[in-house]
Amino acid sequence: MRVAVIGSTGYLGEQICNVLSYFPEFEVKTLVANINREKLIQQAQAFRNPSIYLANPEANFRAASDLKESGIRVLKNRDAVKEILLGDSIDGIFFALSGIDWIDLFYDLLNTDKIIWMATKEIIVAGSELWKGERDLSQNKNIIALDSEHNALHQLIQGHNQEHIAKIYLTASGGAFYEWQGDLNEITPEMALSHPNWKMGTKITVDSANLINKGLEVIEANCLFRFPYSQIDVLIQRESVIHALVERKDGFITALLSKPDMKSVILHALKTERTFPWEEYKMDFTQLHQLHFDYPVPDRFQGFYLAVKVGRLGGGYPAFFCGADEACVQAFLSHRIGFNHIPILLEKTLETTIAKPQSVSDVIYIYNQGFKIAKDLIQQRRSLKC
Ligand SMILES: NC(=O)C1=CN([C@@H]2O[C@H](COP(=O)(O)OP(=O)(O)OC[C@H]3O[C@@H](n4cnc5c(N)ncnc54)[C@H](OP(=O)(O)O)[C@@H]3O)[C@@H](O)[C@H]2O)C=CC1
Ligand SMILES: CC(=O)[C@@H](O)[C@H](O)COP(=O)(O)O
Ligand SMILES: [Mn+2]
Repeated sequence: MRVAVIGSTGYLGEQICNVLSYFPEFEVKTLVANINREKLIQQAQAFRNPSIYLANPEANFRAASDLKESGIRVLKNRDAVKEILLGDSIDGIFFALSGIDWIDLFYDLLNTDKIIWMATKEIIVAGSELWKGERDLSQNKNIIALDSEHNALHQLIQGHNQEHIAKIYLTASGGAFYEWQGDLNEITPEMALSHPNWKMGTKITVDSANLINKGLEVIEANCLFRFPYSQIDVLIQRESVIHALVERKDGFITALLSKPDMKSVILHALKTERTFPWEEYKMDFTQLHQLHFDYPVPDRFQGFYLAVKVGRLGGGYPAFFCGADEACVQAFLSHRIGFNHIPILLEKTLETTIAKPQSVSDVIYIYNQGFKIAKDLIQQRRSLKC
């Protein structure tokens, strides 16, 4: 199978490349990143010279001059990337970038029978109104969820009659501050970036720390599977050993357990016939003395409830929220706002009236609108010194 990886240089993208490197039946033909030219070139050299592209124009230009006569083709622009990824030489695409860039490609791919390995929840969430309106993603057999909880849910739901399911549960680690007793205002980016169980990029790690990641995942579950919000619940599972649970109407509950490591999720998602004896993924039950559960606590995690509210509102709200959240996380990471300001600012941005998107370009417009309104509010806060 000939594949492309978008976001190959990120935490998840690197793990995807690592797993793929063990399976010669997967031929990596194209790698796409944003700005990390050196890592992308290294990856291309390790994979027998796939074509590459960097979304940052200067980085792409420099890669092209670095790689003259190297055998590695640097694609000139987005159209060239789209032409290759939508054309006959690629059978499957991994979406492992952060943000909603390439949402147009995702939309076009839904009309093909290529496999879409989907980790980029921002794309699913921001465009949820379009996907829900025009097609049922759960019926779209070519999407394989890479988000760990959704991949687990997919495994648990298979073979079940949906009529017999009472509830599905996504689990949440609770993030870095579940037991934090101090003032949320004291939380620094460095503290927020230390996730208890998973190694991930900065945006998703901050979203995990305030549970906004889980709110986005509720919207993602509503979009990927045919469950209404009333049937989707969230449980804190501190160890991230249980990834999802399915509760049947007869009271039985099935759960999916594995060590918190995305490589096993990626391996499963490849659906290859070959097994791989990776001893490191074996669960050692003697080390697993206790599993801790809880429900998200409203006053600590307003961001989570705000995200779920946005999902229920639908229309342009999820796209707007994703854009506003991106701006808030950027501002927090660059010490311009406190950790506790993120949900407060997000709530304020949602006072805006937001149109319902009719197309992918509407979704991008609304996402940018959310980003800008949040950015302006952050700026106003600074000039008012409050
Ligand atoms: N990490 C994980 O375990 C999990 C991640 N996810 C989701 O997967 C996505 C990636 O997460 P993660 O790997 O942690 O994030 P990282 O920040 O580590 O990586 C982001 C990747 O996206 C690339 N990128 C950014 N903008 C663009 C663009 N415009 N075009 C192409 N590539 C771009 C970056 O390139 P560059 O390096 O050049 O900047 C980098 O390769 C997110 O949506 C996240 O929510 C979901 C479940 C688990
Ligand atoms: C690995 C993965 O799927 C992440 O989305 C993870 O869920 C983040 O951890 P939290 O449970 O803390 O949000
Ligand atoms: Mn997840």
